[in-house]
Amino acid sequence: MKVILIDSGTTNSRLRLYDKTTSEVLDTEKIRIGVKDTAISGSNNNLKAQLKQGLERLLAKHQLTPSDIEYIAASGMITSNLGIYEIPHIPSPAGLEEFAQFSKVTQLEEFLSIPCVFIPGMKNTIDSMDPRDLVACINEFDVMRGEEVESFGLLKQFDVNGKGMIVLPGSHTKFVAVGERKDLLYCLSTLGGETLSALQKETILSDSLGSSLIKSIDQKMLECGFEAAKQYGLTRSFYHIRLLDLFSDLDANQRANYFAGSVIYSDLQALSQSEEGMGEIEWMIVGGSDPLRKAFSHLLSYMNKKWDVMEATDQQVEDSLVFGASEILANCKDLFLKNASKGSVCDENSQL
Ligand SMILES: Nc1ncnc2c1ncn2[C@@H]1O[C@H](COP(=O)(O)OP(=O)(O)OP(=O)(O)O)[C@@H](O)[C@H]1O
Ligand SMILES: O=C(O)C(=O)C[C@@H](O)[C@H](O)CO
Repeated sequence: MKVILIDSGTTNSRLRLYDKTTSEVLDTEKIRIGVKDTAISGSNNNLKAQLKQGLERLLAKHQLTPSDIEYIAASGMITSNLGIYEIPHIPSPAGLEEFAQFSKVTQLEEFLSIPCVFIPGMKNTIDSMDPRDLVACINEFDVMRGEEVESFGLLKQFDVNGKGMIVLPGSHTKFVAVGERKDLLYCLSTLGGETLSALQKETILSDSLGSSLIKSIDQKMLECGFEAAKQYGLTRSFYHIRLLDLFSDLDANQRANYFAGSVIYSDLQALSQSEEGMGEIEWMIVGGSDPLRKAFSHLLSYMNKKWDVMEATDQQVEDSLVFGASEILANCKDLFLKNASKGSVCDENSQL
């Protein structure tokens, strides 16, 4: 039997056709659409239409009909107010059981009426706050949708013990704190990826940065950008990129590395403020998309030589979505039983 996994983020969506019998991803459809489109246009119509078309393409390519798909499992920003089916975040700390317990099953026309399990995101639980002055404690708040699946999928592939941190660069950089029992303690997000992309597209830096930003990692330039942001501040370090274009013989790739280094400095500064609350970090796993994955891995080690930084491979990142969804769905038995009237979604012992 086949299932489809949908991971729909801020900028991109990925639809994976998965064969439960062979535990194989048969095909992946990447669509350049995410909830950023809803945020900018004010409507989710385009997101709905493109996901539906992607689903139809995937089925047609493999000569399948909707009835050949046992169910869809969807995670990410698709469950947000900007997505397709909103479900509330669950509060931290949360483990596999909590994510499973609050997953929702429904059938939507845009998903060809295939039963769909929507996996919730997580929000930080705030220990103490003054409701009259939320601004003063806003830094304690945070949310994620999608990265919980990736985190559980990475945890399945790395043999780690004790408390640690999962670092997931993407449109938003996400730091996910993990407890000794492998539950997710809290998260911390920045607008890192979207900052790189918006400045490259919408400012004078377009002239000094290639449209594809980093083509290959230049560790020295990452470190220079990192140090520049630390010493002169983020916006001045951004202006350096124009100055480097005008006055140095660095190429566009070197300037792009400098640029990413300065944004990553700012992300890691946010992390170092939060890290105190978590006590000793015993390990770090860096996932997310490349080349930011490599850039973060390098700068995390550069910033603190004591950190045990493990960089996931492309395959581990790819597998993390399947493993993560599988781990959560394996805990979803009650949910499936409750929805049995809508058709069996999952048999008793199956993974995914
Ligand atoms: N070659 C590159 N050099 C530097 N930064 C890059 C490069 N490619 C992508 N990025 C940055 O990484 C971020 C995430 O990239 P990508 O397009 O892979 O998103 P994603 O992880 O699929 O996003 P999401 O899941 O949040 O929708 C982008 O916001 C972009 O700014
Ligand atoms: O949960 C939300 O509403 C978010 O905005 C979280 C967002 O940062 C995603 O985690 C990005 O993948």
